[in-house]
Amino acid sequence: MTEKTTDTVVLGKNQYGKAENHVVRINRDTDRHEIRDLVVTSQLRGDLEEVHTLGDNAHCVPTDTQKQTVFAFAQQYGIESPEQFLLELADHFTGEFEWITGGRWAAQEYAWNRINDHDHCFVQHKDEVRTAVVVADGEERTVISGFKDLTVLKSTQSGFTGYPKDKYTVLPETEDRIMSTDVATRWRYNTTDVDYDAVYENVKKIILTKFTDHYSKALQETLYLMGKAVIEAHPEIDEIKFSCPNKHHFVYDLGFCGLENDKETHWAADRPYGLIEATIQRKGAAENESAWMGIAGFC
Ligand SMILES: O=c1[nH]c(=O)c2[nH]c(=O)[nH]c2[nH]1
Repeated sequence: MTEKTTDTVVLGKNQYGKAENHVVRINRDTDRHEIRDLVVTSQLRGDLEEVHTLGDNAHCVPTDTQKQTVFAFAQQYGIESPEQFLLELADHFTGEFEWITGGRWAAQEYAWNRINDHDHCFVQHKDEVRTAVVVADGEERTVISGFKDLTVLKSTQSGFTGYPKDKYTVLPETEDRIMSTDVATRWRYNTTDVDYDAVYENVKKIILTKFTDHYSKALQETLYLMGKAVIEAHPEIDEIKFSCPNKHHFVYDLGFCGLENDKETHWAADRPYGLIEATIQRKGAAENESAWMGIAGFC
């Protein structure tokens, strides 16, 4: 039999659940169907000490039950938004099992567009993948929304100059280069009273518009301007993070065959790439580091 306490170890942080439940919910209330396509991960936290230290599963809500609940909730309540769906799961598990005091629910959403405005035929929208995380701790709920893989490029109005040079520096300064990145971003709300779909669309619009509206001195500056614009436009958002590759495009030297190349033909080098990460916060707003735990790839 497993010993509960030992002289050598204690059980630290833990959570558990079912990862990546892929649920596609069709709303068939009218002939014009609606589709929501989510990959949902559910993880529970709470008094799980004896599950680990004694092998006593009395508190171990099976991961299979968590999966079943995800599908049952999709059917019973529909999916209004990823965030709303995750909040419902958080309330359910913390309400149903008194020793479950919190948890983490995460989703990726794959969007579908109508084909020629068709009522029930769709084509997958590949622009970006939407993300959502709900962290529950007692009564507290923290919602972090975002997206990844939104690839953008500007073919001019970007440069990189004024950087320090040492004996290893070979990069030439430029005031006219391609700038391209795959935007990955996550933003933290300071409330759950949010129209998540509407804010999502607006944040994406602000980020895309900011990408276009200035001469960029570095990807760092552009990310900062994007984040600042989002925080200024959305009082319900306290913090936004970016993790963005600088997808280098090098003007290809075609001198070998006597061709001029005035920044027309580029080598899109896929690696290595610059990796630029930044957090932009509302001045004076409370931090919430624990809500970000488990969100990989952001600083
Ligand atoms: O926008 C940029 N930021 C950098 O930090 C950097 N470093 C580099 O080599 N090129 C660039 N471009």
